[in-house]
Formats: sequence, structure tokens, C-alpha cells
Amino acid sequence: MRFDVVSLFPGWVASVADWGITGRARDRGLLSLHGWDPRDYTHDRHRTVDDRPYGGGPGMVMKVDPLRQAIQAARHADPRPARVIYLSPQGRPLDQAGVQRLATLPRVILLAGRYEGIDERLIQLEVDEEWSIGDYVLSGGELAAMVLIDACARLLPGVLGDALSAAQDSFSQGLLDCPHYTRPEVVDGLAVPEVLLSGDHGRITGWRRKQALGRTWERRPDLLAQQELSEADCRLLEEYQRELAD
Ligand SMILES: Nc1nonc1C(=O)N1CCN(Cc2ccccn2)CC1
Repeated sequence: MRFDVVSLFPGWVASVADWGITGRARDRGLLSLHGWDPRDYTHDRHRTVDDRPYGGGPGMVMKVDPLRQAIQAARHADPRPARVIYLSPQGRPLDQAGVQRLATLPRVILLAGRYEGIDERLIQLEVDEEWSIGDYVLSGGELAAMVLIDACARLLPGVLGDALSAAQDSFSQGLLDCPHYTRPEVVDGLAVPEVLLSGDHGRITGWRRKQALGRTWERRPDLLAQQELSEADCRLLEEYQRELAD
């Protein structure tokens, strides 16, 4: 999957592919990342990319032309059609379902805005989708772009090993994750649940599913409401709720 990022700080976003899972994915050619700086498409001495807002008010707005030229340059850098995605608080909240869809695209052009925003006409002329990574205000779209790249990269074939990928699947089934433990067995008097030491993989799988269901019920009932629970899941959740009441 190819990611082109239009940003005043292209090197910052590109750094997401310098480390860890995304770094290895890039080294293995499973993803590529290309930065485009709108300042390179300005023609005045000050390399102006922003200007004062019409109608007055605080802050500056990013101008259409440098952004548009950077997007066009990104489009032409690869023959495949690209969807242009703008990261902003006005976008659709990004969730795993949205990431799963985006990760099927051959390439995306991510627009990371700064200042108070970008001229609305650029959005009308060039942007296909607007996404938000959460209801809070960042200083720019770069971190949001890096979040989207990381979340998509994990879903690309071959990026995660089979085991981790399976774990990813269970989580992306819309439930919260179960608790995890590793050595030592006791920390400040807190012991690892004995089921995890039993070696009984059927019991362990059931316990983990029960914990995922129970934690989702407790912490994110909105997510649970979206799930079609099997008979077995309902029984596990009832068991969790009973144990909680005891
Ligand atoms: N939350 C988020 N999820 O994606 N991006 C964000 C986010 O906070 N930001 C900060 C403001 N930037 C510039 C901006 C300002 C106003 C309107 C549109 N764009 C965009 C990126």
C-alpha cells in the first residue's frame, strides 16, 4: 500500500515508517511512504502557504494553490488512482471498520492540515474523504496521518505474523481485549489468574472470551450493543456478571 502525505512537515510523518512494525513493513516493501511539502509549490519569496481568513477572525487558513499542486504532484507520482483523505476534527470518526476499508486501497493521499484549517474550496475540489481520529484538537493533521498509517499497516497481508494477526482479528471483532499477564506470577501480592497457568487451552480461550465480553460490557456498552452475541457468548457474559456481583 502506498501512502502519500501532503504536509508542511513531511519528514515527521515519514518517521512513522522508521520504527517497529511499520518500519519492517516498509523494509519488506509491504508499504511505501512519500512526503509532499506544499511550500515546494509556492512561487513567492516567502514561500507563502497560508493567509488571513476572509471574514476576519484569529489564525490563518491554508491556501488552495500550494496544497492543490502538492496533491496533483502526489497523484502523478503513481499511475494508480488515489483517494484523497483529509484529517480533521470535522471528519468521520475513525474506527476499525473504517481502517479495514482504507487498508484495502492500493494507495491514499493524506492531507495533514495546520493552522485554523484549509480553504473549503480545496476540500470541494480535491478531497474524497474526511476522517477524524477523535474529538479533540491537535496542532495539525500529521499525528492523525501517522495513526491512520499505523492502523492500516497492521492489516496489510504479511505485516503481522499469523499469531499476532489472529489476535488482531479477535480485537477487531468489535470487542475490547482481554487482560494480559507475563512473569513473574505474583506482583505485589497480585497473582496471575490460575486458569492461565492451567495449560488447558479450551478453558483459557473461554476465559479470554469471557473477559473480552465482560470488559466491553463494563467499559464500552455501545460497542457491545453492535455485536450479535452467540448463545455461548451470552452465557459467558452472564457468568462474568455473576462473578462481578459475588
Ligand atoms: N482530531 C483530529 N483528527 O484528525 N485531525 C484532527 C485535528 O485535531 N487536527 C487539528 C486541526 N487541523 C487543521 C484544521 C483545523 C480546523 C479545521 C480543519 N483542519 C487538522 C487536524
